[in-house]
Amino acid sequence: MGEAVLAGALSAGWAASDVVATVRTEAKAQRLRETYRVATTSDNVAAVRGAGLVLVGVKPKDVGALLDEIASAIDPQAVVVTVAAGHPAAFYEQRLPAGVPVVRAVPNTPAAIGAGITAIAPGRGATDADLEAVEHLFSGTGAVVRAAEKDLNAVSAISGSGPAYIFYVADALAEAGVLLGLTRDVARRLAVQTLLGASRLMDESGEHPVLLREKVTSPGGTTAAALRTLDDGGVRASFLAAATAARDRADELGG
Ligand SMILES: NC(=O)C1=CN([C@@H]2O[C@H](COP(=O)(O)OP(=O)(O)OC[C@H]3O[C@@H](n4cnc5c(N)ncnc54)[C@H](O)[C@@H]3O)[C@@H](O)[C@H]2O)C=CC1
Ligand SMILES: O=C(O)[C@@H]1CCC=N1
Repeated sequence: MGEAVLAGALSAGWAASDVVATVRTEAKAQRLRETYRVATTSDNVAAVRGAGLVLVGVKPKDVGALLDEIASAIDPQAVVVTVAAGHPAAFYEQRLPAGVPVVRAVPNTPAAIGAGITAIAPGRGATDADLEAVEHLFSGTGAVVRAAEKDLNAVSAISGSGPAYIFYVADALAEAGVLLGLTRDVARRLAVQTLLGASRLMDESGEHPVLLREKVTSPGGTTAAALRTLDDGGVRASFLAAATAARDRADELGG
C-alpha cells in the first residue's frame, strides 16, 4: 500500500528528491530507487528526522513499535499520516510528541493505477491545512473524501477491502465460465471486461445500480433466473455479513 501511495504522490507532482522511503531489504531498496528515483534507507529514525510529512504504512501489529522507534526524531511541525487499519488517531497521539498532528487515511489498492479512493479523517490536533496536505498526497492515487474518524473502520470494510471482494467475484464468474465449457482464458477475459464495463457504466451514467440491474433483467429471462439463484444462495446477506466482519476485525486490530 505504501508503494501505491508513493507512486500516486509522485504523479501528483511531489518531487522524488523530496521523498525518503524506508525499507527492510536491499532488494526492495534497489527496486524503489530504480522505479521511482527516490532515496531509500533502512533507518526509520534518519528518514523521519526533518521530514514535513511522515507516512506510516506498516501492519497494525507493527505500528506501536515503529512509533516508539521514531517518536523522538519527529519534527513537532510534521504531519503524521497513517494507512494502518484499526488504530485510532489517539493511539498515535499518545506515542508521539505532544501536538504532532495525526491524519488517518483509508486508501485501496487501485491507488496503484490512480483509480483508488481514499477516505481521510483528522486526529485531535490536525488542522484544515494538514488535511489539505494529505489530500494532495493522495490526489494522484484517485479520489479523496473526508470522513469522520468514527466511520473509518466501516470505510475500510467497504472500499479498503472492497477490491478483494470484486476480485473474488471476478474469479467466481470466470470459474463459472469454465464450468460451462469456456476456456480459462476466454472466461477470465469475459469476467474482467464485464466488471470493468459495468463499473464504467455505473460511473458514467450516474444511474442507480438497481436501475442498471433492471435494464439487464428481461422479464421471464435468463438474468432473472440467475439473480433468483444468487438470492437463494444468500449472496446479498453474505455481503452484509462480510462487511460487518471486516469492520469488526478493524475494531479488534485497533484494540
Ligand atoms: N493492502 C490494502 O489494500 C490496504 C492496506 N492498508 C493498511 O496498509 C498497511 C500495510 O498493508 P500492506 O501494504 O497490505 O502490507 P505489506 O506487508 O505489504 O506492507 C508493509 C510493509 O512494511 C514493511 N515494514 C514492516 N515493518 C517495518 C519497519 N519497522 N520499518 C520499515 N518498514 C517496515 C514491510 O517490509 C512491508 O513492505 C496495513 O497497516 C494495512 O492495514 C490500508 C488500506 C488498504
Ligand atoms: O486486509 C486488511 O487488513 C487491509 C485493510 C483494508 C484492506 N486491507
